[in-house]
Amino acid sequence: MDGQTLTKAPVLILLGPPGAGKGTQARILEQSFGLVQLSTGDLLRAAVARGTPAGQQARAVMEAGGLVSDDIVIAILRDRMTEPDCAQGVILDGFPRTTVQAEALDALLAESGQQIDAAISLEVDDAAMVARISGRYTCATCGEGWHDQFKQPKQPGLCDICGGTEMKRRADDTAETVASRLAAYHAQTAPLIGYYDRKGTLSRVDAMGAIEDIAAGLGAIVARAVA
Ligand SMILES: Nc1ncnc2c1ncn2[C@@H]1O[C@H](COP(=O)(O)OP(=O)(O)O)[C@@H](O)[C@H]1O
Repeated sequence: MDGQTLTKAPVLILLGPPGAGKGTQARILEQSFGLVQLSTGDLLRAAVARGTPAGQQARAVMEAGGLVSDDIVIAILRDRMTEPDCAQGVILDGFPRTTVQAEALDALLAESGQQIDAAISLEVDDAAMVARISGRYTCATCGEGWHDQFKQPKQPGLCDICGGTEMKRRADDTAETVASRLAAYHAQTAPLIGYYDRKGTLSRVDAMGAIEDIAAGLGAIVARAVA
């Protein structure tokens, strides 16, 4: 944590289509506010890699760019949220993605007298998302995100953050799969913007600019939400 003081453990949600920068921004908020980033995409990829029953069911759906069933994702999220580190506050990246998941999250938080502090919608143009996604990769060691065009390490193939030399690209970051993922977003996840707007917890951020500018906008919203 670098200087921000929290008065309570916040629960924040990042909404936005694939490629909007939810993971990048969640990692920045994690650092600045001492929050724990919970990415259901990362949790599912870990389940796939371990070959758990949930991972085996999720694998084909993820490769096709569809949404994994609510039951599986809610169970995975619930397990992760009960781990002790989450008591310091969480930033949800990629969850909820359906109204059923949003309602399950409300119920889960209500069990411990909590509620969502802010749902932040990263607003972007779909057309730009394909270019963003097809150029992105991460450091296999520390998970830092990089991009062929927008965010290159100082030396190609060498992570500035941890010195790692193995970079990886996601199996579902292909042009065909991105189209399915964007369609799933508009059909099933975009309605959540209205869901949180009606609850009075929604903020919108223009997420087409530079990573640092978007981070500054988000940081201001988070600081207000948790004050
Ligand atoms: N909350 C969720 N509900 C259903 N499926 C999910 C959820 N989170 C992640 N997934 C699955 O994992 C894939 C990757 O998700 P994620 O890492 O969040 O990437 P992106 O936001 O770029 O699509 C999704 O396309 C979907 O198949």
